[in-house]
Amino acid sequence: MINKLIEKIQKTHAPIVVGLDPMLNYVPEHIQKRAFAEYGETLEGAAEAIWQFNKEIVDATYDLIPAVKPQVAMYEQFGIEGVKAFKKTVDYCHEKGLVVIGDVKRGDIGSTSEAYAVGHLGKVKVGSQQFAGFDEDFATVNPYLGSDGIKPFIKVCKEENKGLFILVKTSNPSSGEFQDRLIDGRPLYEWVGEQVDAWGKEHMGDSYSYIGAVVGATYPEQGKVLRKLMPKTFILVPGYGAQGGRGKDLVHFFNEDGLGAIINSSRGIIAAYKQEAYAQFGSQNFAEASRQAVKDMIADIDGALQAAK
Ligand SMILES: O=c1ccn([C@@H]2O[C@H](COP(=O)(O)O)[C@@H](O)[C@H]2O)c(=O)[nH]1
Repeated sequence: MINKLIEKIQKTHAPIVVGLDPMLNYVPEHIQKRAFAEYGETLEGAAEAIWQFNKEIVDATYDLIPAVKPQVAMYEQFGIEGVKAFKKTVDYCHEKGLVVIGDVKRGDIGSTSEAYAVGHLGKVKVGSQQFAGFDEDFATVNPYLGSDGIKPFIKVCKEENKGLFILVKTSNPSSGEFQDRLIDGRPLYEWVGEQVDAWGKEHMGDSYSYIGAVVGATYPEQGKVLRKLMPKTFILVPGYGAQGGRGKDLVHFFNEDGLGAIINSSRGIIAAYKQEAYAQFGSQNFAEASRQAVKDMIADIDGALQAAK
């Protein structure tokens, strides 16, 4: 799957991921009204609204991008109906040829991680049958429980040609509280990065490993260090746009081959029509605003990479 992701990045010239994080207040009123008319102001109505919202955004952007990253929390808040909308979104993105990164941030004791891995990336056995549950291509994983929590995911990735992005240095303001703590003189995120690199070397695609890392765009200096520490690791970089990251912050997340990083923006793309810069589109044309925001993000990152050459 890492090979497919790289091929798609090269084909689209867009090292970006659209984050499908649909809060109900991002969904334009006309879509909410239609869904509520059919299902009432219910969890089912909300789930229908976010699904219709996602579908229009995917239809308007899929030809420009290699991948999407649905954030499962945004769906789980609507209970079972929301989870069904998550699955519908994953399947629809696959129909459109997109690589799907499930931002699920799982990780537990070994036996529980195994079930998470099977549910999100693998196939579950039911009698003589086998079924893929959510069937994302990549999942994000929390390494805090150590290798017991990660190895079951790696096993399923190997069997199913899937991939992981393991949290190394997250984009949020308080990420340093634990991740920057020094152990034998080096920050914890470096120890985690080194381990991700070691797992990765044993699980290579053609040029990069299918065991990737998450490093926030909001920490460019740390990104530079981690890039060197994990040369064959693909880095998923959240924090662009709404969290303040810009193209100029991202240059050192890439390798000299122009690859090695994929940048996520969620609110900056899906709720673009609410921003002053895209106000001319209006809420009826929200998906067109998202398309323009994708083009602008690609140009910003490309401009920064060209300027750094
Ligand atoms: O370090 C991390 C890890 C994951 N995320 C997730 O990425 C998106 C960011 O959304 P924006 O609207 O572009 O800020 C969201 O799903 C987070 O859960 C992250 O931000 N930082």
